[in-house]
Amino acid sequence: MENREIVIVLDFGGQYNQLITRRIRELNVYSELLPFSTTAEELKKYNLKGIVFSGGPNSVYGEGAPKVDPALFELGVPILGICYGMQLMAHHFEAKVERAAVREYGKSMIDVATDGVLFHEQPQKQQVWMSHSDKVVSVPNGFRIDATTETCPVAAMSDAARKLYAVQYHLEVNHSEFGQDQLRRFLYNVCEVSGDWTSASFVEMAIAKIKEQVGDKKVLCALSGGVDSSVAAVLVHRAIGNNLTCMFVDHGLLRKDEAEQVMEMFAGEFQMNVVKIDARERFLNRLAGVSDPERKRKIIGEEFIRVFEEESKSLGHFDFLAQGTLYTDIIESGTATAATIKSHHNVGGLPEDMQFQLTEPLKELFKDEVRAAGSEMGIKDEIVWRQPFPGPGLAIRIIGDVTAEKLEILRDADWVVRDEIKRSGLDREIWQYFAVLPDIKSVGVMGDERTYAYTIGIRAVTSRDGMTADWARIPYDVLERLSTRLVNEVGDINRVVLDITSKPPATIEWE
Ligand SMILES: Nc1ncnc2c1ncn2[C@@H]1O[C@H](COP(=O)(O)OP(=O)(O)OP(=O)(O)O)[C@@H](O)[C@H]1O
Ligand SMILES: O=c1[nH]c(=O)c2[nH+]cn([C@@H]3O[C@H](COP(=O)(O)O)[C@@H](O)[C@H]3O)c2[nH]1
Ligand SMILES: NC(=O)CC[C@H](N)C(=O)O
Ligand SMILES: [Mg+2]
Repeated sequence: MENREIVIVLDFGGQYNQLITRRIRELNVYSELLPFSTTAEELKKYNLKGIVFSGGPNSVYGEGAPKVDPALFELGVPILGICYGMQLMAHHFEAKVERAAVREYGKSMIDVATDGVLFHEQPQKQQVWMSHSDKVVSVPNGFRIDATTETCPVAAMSDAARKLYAVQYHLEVNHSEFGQDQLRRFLYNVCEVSGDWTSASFVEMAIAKIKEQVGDKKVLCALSGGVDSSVAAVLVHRAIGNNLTCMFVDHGLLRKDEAEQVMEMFAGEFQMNVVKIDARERFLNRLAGVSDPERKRKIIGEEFIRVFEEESKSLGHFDFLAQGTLYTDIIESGTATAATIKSHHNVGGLPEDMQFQLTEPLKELFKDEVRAAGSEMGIKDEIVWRQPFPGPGLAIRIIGDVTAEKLEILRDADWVVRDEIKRSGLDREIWQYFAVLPDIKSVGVMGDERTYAYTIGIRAVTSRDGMTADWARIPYDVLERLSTRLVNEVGDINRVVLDITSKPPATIEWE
């Protein structure tokens, strides 16, 4: 599969860059994001079918504005410039780019030349999503104008002979009505891809890669019973069979009955080699008195690895640790260009002196792509469509320090939220739904007595991949039942609140 077709997206720091790669993959072409400084030489190892220049916050005429290796234009590979990418292309070929008198943010209407390669059979007037304050004033030699807006003389341009295409707007976002069709035309009509990227080819490629990486060595898989590690475990199992041992850690931060259910499913039903480790005491001891979210995450990340190291000794020698790490976990933990939002326990939380080498077959994927791969391998819906549950578990849903008492309250509350959402038939519609225990006590009155008890927050979001999310519009009658049940069925609760923030600005988890 090393011959797999690829379209590289070069990263100029725009907000939608990962979205471009996944839109390309949705069109059955493999795509990865690389730094803008990647050279033509470095791209030679790929079966490169096309390059996309992403958007970005800089102005091409500004000092220190990011530029590409000029040799990229000599590769003869089609290039698509988006926003900053278009301005960069224009600037490279010595056309004028300047600050626009009228900026365009949000919805805009373009007028397209329908004989343009990207615009065939589309309406002449289309809605697109703009986000720019610079504009290309005139096109470089050899280019033609493919679209304009009232204030933007060049909203799209191309040089078909050199296979260079560019759009000022963001064709990757849903608000650009025909954006996906334009991308499809770029891939299939200009780059002439065959479309060899499917869930089936991913599975095949991932298995081949694991075989190549680990050979006949033994792999320990960190299995949580969640979507990602289940899919990862099945992939590794297909690659190396009995050289795989799965380890499930009960760190005391799990949901009600979770440990029993996971063991029943994987050891019982799937007949996989799974060991359960009871590490409740050691995690709780290490978390005692810790209230800073990043500290909690780092402690948990480290403790997971220590448990794997110590507990695997009696099972043989393991060179590799398999984890269900996703692209989202990596980007949020921070990279050279992206800020650290939170250290996911399995990425930013790993100790530096870890003994294992990692094998992470899903690390370039988003959640919905992992689900598709899982279904492709015949993993049942019950697992593939489970709601995500973070590795640090209930610890990052308790604001402030974690105690056995708070864990018990939150575990009961979480169970009520899950049960009620399921009974209401909303469990597939809502991406993630859970209870949070903020460090707040307030006054109430119950049975004519004054109470001073905890507040429970309900967090429920819709999302496709966890990168962005909206708060779920749970019907009032369901909320009413939730509120009543939480107060009646969970001890030490006298108040229930609903979190109505999207991501961004909030994140899904509270810590
Ligand atoms: N209790 C656990 N025991 C062993 N490994 C775990 C545990 N919790 C998390 N991990 C490891 O950390 C990785 C990241 O956790 P994460 O919650 O993102 O994924 P997941 O649990 O597999 O899937 P989901 O996102 O659906 O919950 C997992 O894929 C798994 O490898
Ligand atoms: O395995 C994990 N380890 C972590 O440290 C972690 N932090 C957040 N999450 C999950 O990631 C998704 C995005 O969450 P946030 O919006 O809170 O960053 C949501 O689905 C979260 O539940 C984690 N998963
Ligand atoms: N979104 C972008 O790529 C913006 C490009 C450039 N900074 C502009 O304002 O026009
Ligand atoms: Mg999980």
